[in-house]
Amino acid sequence: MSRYLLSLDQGTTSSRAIAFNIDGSMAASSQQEFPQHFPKPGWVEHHASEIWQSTLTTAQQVIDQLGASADDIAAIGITNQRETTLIWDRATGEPIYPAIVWQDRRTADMCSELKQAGKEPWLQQRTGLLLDPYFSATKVAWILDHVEGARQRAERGELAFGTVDTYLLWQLTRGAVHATDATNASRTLLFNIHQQCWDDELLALFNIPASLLPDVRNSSDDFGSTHESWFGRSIPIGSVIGDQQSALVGQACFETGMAKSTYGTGCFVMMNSGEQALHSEHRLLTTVAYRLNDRVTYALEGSIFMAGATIQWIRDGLQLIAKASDTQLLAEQTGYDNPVYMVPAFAGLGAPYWDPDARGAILGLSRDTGIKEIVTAGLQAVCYQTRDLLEAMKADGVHPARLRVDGGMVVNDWLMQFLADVLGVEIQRPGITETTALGAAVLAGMQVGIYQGLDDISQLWQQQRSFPPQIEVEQQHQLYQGWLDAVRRVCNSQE
Ligand SMILES: Nc1ncnc2c1ncn2[C@@H]1O[C@H](COP(=O)(O)OP(=O)(O)O)[C@@H](O)[C@H]1O
Ligand SMILES: O=P(O)(O)OC[C@H](O)CO
Repeated sequence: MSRYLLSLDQGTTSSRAIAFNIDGSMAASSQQEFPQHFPKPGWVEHHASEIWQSTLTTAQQVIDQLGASADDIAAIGITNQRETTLIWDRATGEPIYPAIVWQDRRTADMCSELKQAGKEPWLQQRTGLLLDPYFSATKVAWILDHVEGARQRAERGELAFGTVDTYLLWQLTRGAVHATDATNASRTLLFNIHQQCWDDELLALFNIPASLLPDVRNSSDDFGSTHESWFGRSIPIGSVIGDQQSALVGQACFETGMAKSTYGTGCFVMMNSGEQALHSEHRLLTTVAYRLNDRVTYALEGSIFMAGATIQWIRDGLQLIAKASDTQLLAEQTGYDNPVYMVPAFAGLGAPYWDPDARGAILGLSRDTGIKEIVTAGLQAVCYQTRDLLEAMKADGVHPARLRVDGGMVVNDWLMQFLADVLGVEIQRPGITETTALGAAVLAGMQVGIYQGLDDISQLWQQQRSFPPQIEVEQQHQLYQGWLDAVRRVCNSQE
């Protein structure tokens, strides 16, 4: 009998494969970083072969570590960095251009022109997204316009488009399956989230031929099987889901109002809004949380570009600390009354400001300022930005009562307590913080009948520690006002 579920978690900087036992505990894992390519300022590319090879290698290593064979894997789930765009030749599987990564800003002018033409409200209404280079549509258009002959080949039906999940499915099945799920489709700017289909008028706006597009399935569905050449035997692929949505599932946020926040390189807050696609008036994104048995659950999402990346910059750029975990002791020594504020707008500010031209700043420096105040300000900035997102949610009429957290930063207890205090909501840290990988694994398990439904998955979630808010509202207000003042000074176009 098959004992494991294998999750392939293809992220922005590394590929991870994690095998889970049926009770949701981790059985084995393997991770491999791969190169980032920056051919021009503001451009970020990945090589498809490096995405694929790191995924395949880590999957094979996990199966080896378990001393298992393909027969022991009940199903595979795929979860992935979203929006990153690939186009390949259907006959050979060869990409016609490197993957354009979600962080890539090369299509900023195209987005500004469409914005000036007044297209954003219309696009937001259909897709839940905003006009930003972050999403796939303008990246697809760019490839078709810049790779010689690409548009003609696309029109002849010779090319296929996919986000990373779709490309991995194509590779794993050796071209037998060209599909994605509704969560990944909902990040392209081409998918109507209300009607759950590719939208002809959006395709026309971006001048993208429909022949490029993958079939859109449920997040837990039949995605074919791996070709037997990869793991010795074929293994069913039972789920595909974008990584932030997968973390929402891994955190068992299945009820309306439940929310998770992932603190890795960036930070992504996502709140389940049930069957209602909430329209945000405050520049949050409306997105598909998951689609099961053709029933859609929606979410509201806000993203912060620099979370752990700020700590990396403090460590590698400023060289103020030797390792990320040093931040905790320094913050304990500084305490909450830190006059220094850091606004880590290195690449502009994300939600709810969406100011691509804002640049970073450290404010409130005096002769007394030392390393510990600057480091603490870096940690605090992550929490203040989370508060910005929760404020935007509140202004949209919803507010989570508590937040489930995951990602590499959440091991920092000081950070978690400060987060609870600045937000005024309880922070819940689960036993398994690899919730992104877990989400895809359990959805694959549902597809092959290991779990009967979401209730079974909820049972797997366990709290490791809770951080209730402990400071007075007045102090909370004071701290946050200092942040808002700092942001005002770096923003060019605040609402
Ligand atoms: N103890 C810590 N305190 C603060 N930040 C930390 C700590 N440990 C790791 N980090 C940060 O967490 C990030 C790694 O988280 P991870 O979830 O692995 O990121 P990703 O999946 O985006 O690569 C790094 O940016 C690192 O700076
Ligand atoms: O790969 P991550 O974890 O940085 O996540 C990337 C997001 O999916 C981008 O939207």
